[in-house]
Amino acid sequence: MLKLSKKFCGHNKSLSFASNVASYSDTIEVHNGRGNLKDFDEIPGPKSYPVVGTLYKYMPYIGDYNVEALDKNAWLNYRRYGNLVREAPGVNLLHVYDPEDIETVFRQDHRYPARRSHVAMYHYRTNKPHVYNTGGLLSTNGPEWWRLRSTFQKNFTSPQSVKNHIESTDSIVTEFVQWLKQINITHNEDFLPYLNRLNLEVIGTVAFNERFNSFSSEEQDLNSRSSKTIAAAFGSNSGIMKLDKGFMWKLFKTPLYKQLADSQEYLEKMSTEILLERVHFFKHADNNDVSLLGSFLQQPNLDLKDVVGMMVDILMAAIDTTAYTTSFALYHISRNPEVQQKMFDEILQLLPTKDTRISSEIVSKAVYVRSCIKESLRLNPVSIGVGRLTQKEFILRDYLIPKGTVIVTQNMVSSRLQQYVKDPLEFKPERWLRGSTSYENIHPFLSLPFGFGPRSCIARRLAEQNICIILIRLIREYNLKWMGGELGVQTLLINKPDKPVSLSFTPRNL
Ligand code: HEM
Repeated sequence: MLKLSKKFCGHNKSLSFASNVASYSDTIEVHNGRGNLKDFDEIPGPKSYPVVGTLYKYMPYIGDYNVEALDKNAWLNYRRYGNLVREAPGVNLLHVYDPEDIETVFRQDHRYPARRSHVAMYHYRTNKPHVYNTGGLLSTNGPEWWRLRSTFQKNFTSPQSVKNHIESTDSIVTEFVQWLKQINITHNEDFLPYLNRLNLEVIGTVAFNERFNSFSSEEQDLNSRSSKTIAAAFGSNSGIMKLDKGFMWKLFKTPLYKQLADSQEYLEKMSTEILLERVHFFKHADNNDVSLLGSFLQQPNLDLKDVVGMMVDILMAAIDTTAYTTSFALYHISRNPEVQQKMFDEILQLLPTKDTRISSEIVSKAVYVRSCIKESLRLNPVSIGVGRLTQKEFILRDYLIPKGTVIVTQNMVSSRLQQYVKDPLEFKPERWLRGSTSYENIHPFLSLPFGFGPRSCIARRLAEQNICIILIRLIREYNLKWMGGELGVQTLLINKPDKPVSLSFTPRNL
């Protein structure tokens, strides 16, 4: 039996349960249909010790968890402890697996949904008030987050403004395919760095109206602007999670903190250069500039420090996510010849000749291509799940979850469980196609590759559109075959392919 705090006890006279969500109550002692309400510490999970909590599980030689294999830790946790798993690596952490429970978590979301992540980056930016106003959209919580989100989001999310980028994206992807033909790309090269360059080029144009020319031989050099930008985006992202778990960086500049700071510094310097040139240029008002930056700058009273923060966030959030997602999609498609053939059949109808331009109509008619992306994101989401920091206590199953708990919804593991999906490890895009005999009514909270609610990915439409265009162009040009080993993930905040992306490219004659 658990005594509820006054704050939890709300306005209703009785306690009622809708599925596993409790409503507020005046009652101090709470029961539910399955027995007494239990305390957070009673949730099953690895043993926690004073001071270190469960951090020892991640320590080399002592622990059996690996911070770069969070998917495997999550699977182990699920097998050992079940649907809800508690951890205490310095904070109260709860892993949630069942889609019904995941839905319950998101239904609690506050007006300003919060995440606990990018803690060291927040520290870095808020200690540089001459460059940044805030920690940026990725790391800021509360009303300040909403001020940024509401300022920037309309340019990202309105369907028309996203469609405005189809033409330029298609031109860049076409150029990319020509380049691949020219260099005669083979399976001996890891395709991921190529996809990084492509996505830098696409996001540079879409977001900043800036070409990096990253396919040129000069820009292949490690000291070029393209190479340094790609490295700095990765250098920022790859340390975030380890820094979130650690605390030594608060005492002195650890090598990982230095890597983060150097990477941020490069991205902010480069973004500031682009911005200053554009602000100057903007005096002559370029009405043809449909880039995100162009639309930001048309907003009255916009603070340039907010814009720099947003530009750095875009570079961090766009390049690796899109390149990794495309890599995994190509992995699945190239290992499933029947799927690839169906894709090609659809693409051939939409692009009868290789030089047909991709339009918004073609993107919307590419239904099978889009179901391949959805299916690939089910198996290989960029993030193992979605994080939330609870802002009030609430009831989940039999437990009272305190305010300030870090929740991680384990969508990647759950999306691979038999009880939620048929033949879960098979790549079957048809399961998403209404009207197909293989259509499955999958729980809407099982696969959430872009998160959920007002804090979900600000660029979802744009990212899906870009990947769709890339797949259409690649499959129109080449028959792809997977030449590498089984592809797993290295969990570095986002899930990176753990092996080279090795594809053979056979040109199509049609
Ligand atoms: C396949 C590509 C992508 C995937 C799978 C992806 C996924 C995600 C996820 C899971 C979140 C957290 C959502 C939540 O907490 O509910 C997120 C947030 C975010 N994403 Fe993406 N993303 C992708 C591409 C992009 C791109 C291209 C950009 C920028 C142009 C971007 C910018 C952001 C930003 C700024 C946030 C933070 C939003 C906020 O906190 O309000 N993402 N993304």
